[in-house]
Amino acid sequence: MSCVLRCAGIHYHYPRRDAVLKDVNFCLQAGERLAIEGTNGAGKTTLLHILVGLTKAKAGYVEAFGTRCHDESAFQAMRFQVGLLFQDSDDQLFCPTVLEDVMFGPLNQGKSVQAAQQLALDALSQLGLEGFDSRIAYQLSGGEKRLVALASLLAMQPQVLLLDEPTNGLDSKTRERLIEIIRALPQAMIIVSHDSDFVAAVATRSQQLCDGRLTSEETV
Ligand SMILES: Nc1ncnc2c1ncn2[C@@H]1O[C@H](COP(=O)(O)OP(=O)(O)OP(=O)(O)O)[C@@H](O)[C@H]1O
Repeated sequence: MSCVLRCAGIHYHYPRRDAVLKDVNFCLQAGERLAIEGTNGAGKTTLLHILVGLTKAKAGYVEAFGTRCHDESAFQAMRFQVGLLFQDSDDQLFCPTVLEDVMFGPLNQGKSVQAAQQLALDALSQLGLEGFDSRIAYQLSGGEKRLVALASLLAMQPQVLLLDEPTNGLDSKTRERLIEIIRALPQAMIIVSHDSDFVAAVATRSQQLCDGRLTSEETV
């Protein structure tokens, strides 16, 4: 079985806290959309941060595209191909304008200004955000920030998407559009969401994070 993203034996506890992740194992295959569900505080966001190296597991390992991410430089390289949508969009958007925010990733990948701008405009257009490029990022509504944050990931054309509560703050029409967009995307993805109808509409399989472990697989 070939995994685009895999983790094995992941264990984590915050300082002076009981373990939140005890033995997490999974394999995400190309084209899959895996939903990870669980109660508040189950450790879903913590797991996503471990998968991209923002938090270092106490034990276990992460493998991306068959390569073990053993240090920060390996995680830095994988983050060009594995894009994380943060639970809070304000953690993702830090440039003055929307265009600068969405261009930041492609520029960081070494694209020319012209190419980065085109990728950014294409990603904004894909999400129905034409005309948002010169908007001031911090003045956007919560739902608009959510979509701009997603555009900033898509502009990098990653192979894997990790989406932490992607429907937060979206109105029903925008949420429906997001469902269509996600279903049409070719990337493998992990979706963390409490929106069960959204999960049912987009996920190809689902697992529960419970007591620090992922339950056995269940197809949506
Ligand atoms: N920096 C931190 N220091 C200490 N404890 C933390 C820290 N960050 C998170 N936690 C705790 O770790 C647990 C897991 O948090 P996490 O955000 O991963 O849960 P979650 O499953 O994403 O929750 P939710 O569904 O509410 O977003 C929670 O009990 C949380 O309070």
